[in-house]
Amino acid sequence: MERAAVIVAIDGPSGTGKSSTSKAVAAQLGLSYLDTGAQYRAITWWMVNNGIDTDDPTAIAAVAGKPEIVSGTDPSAPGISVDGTDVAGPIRTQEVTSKVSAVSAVPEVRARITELQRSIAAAAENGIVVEGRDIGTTVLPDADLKIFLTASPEARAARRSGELKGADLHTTREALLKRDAADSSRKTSPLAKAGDAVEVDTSDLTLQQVIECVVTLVEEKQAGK
Ligand SMILES: Nc1ncnc2c1ncn2[C@@H]1O[C@H](COP(=O)(O)OP(=O)(O)OP(=O)(O)O)[C@@H](O)[C@H]1O
Ligand SMILES: Nc1ccn([C@@H]2O[C@H](COP(=O)(O)O)[C@@H](O)[C@H]2O)c(=O)n1
Repeated sequence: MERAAVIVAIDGPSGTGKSSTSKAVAAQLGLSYLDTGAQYRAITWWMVNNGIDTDDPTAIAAVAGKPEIVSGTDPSAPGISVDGTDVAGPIRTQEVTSKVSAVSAVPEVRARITELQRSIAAAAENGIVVEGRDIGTTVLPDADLKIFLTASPEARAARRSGELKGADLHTTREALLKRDAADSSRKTSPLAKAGDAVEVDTSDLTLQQVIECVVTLVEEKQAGK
């Protein structure tokens, strides 16, 4: 039986497991996958690389339309490029991470990236899992299923410092909370749970348990329950 294309929005703060869960769910169900954080990181990388002051919203707004960002949607190898350069590695540096919230708060940047995200979702014939901060509230308010992942700051910091090969837990926790605060308090399209999103607290769940939970929610939606 052919399944209807399903649009799944997965939002939540940093380190709650959005990317790991979204990629695995998309791969398991044969859906496309879009990492919207990577797009904001890519435009931030371009600003830094082109000498734009990332503390100057007017300067950022003036050039927000310039970089050409291309996002891959294969969950096993998503990939991202800016003006033809593969930036999958460079967008994960500490410098980009520390500047991305300021760049992504600029309305002209959000308008540009939101339009790109909607066109990618509309082109996904078999359906798509889109992860970010404002997917359920702003980018795809008519998504078939909205999930909001949460986890305690302690769990998130432990996960991130594991990734960063034993980085100091306290410093990692403070950096996560600072980025969440900036993302939640910006005027345009802040990080927020949509009213009709299902909240999943992942603090005490393994990644596999979270994936199974989300796969079940998607399958129920596809079955029309
Ligand atoms: N339930 C879980 N239990 C343990 N570790 C997890 C769990 N979910 C994710 N992780 C690990 O936590 C780290 C962060 O996960 P991930 O990158 O998926 O989060 P994220 O919400 O996408 O973060 P960000 O928004 O900062 O990109 C990864 O190393 C991942 O393997
Ligand atoms: N829908 C989104 C997604 C991300 N952002 C901004 O990008 C930053 C990086 O996101 P990661 O998921 O790669 O950590 C994030 O801190 C936000 O500033 C966004 O604004 N909207």
